[in-house]
Amino acid sequence: MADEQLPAGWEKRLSRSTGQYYYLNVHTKESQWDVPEKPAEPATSSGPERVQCSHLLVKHKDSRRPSSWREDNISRTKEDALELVKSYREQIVQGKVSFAELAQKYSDCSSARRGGDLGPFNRGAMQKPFEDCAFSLKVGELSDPVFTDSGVHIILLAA
Ligand SMILES: O=C(CCc1ccccc1)N[C@H](Cc1nc2ccccc2[nH]1)C(=O)O
Repeated sequence: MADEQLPAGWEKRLSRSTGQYYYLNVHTKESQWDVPEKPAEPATSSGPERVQCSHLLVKHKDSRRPSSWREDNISRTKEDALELVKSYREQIVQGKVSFAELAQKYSDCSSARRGGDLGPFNRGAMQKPFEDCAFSLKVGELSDPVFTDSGVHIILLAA
């Protein structure tokens, strides 16, 4: 669909992290990869229904499943996991490395193979602390460390 035919309320944007175009609802600031086929929904007070984000997870010995594609038996402490996540966050914020590159190398979640991308999800799909943070972020915003039963995460809301 050529740009000029976009339904009202949408803007076509280029994602820096993937080099792909996405579509931004100018009212709600929600973004989506699919070409919109109807006018953008106005902002509602309850916020977005669905978000798409990437995350980098560092597990620890008390994680729900202290094992991952990286390490069969994860024995680091929760404190050490937090220190690692903070150091990764700092490198990303300083622009030294991309989120996707660090997630691909260091995330203890199977989404690491996709640079941490979890795809779109609605409320109710993820552990509550993760969900609450993901639904509170602005497009392109990188969260502070988030603790779930899986371990310590940083979350990036998809641009
Ligand atoms: O649950 C999964 C798979 C998540 C996923 C969703 C959609 C696409 C790809 C992966 N992996 C867990 C680690 C984990 N725990 C999480 C908690 C919240 C969000 C993502 C998470 N990832 C694990 O491996 O123990």
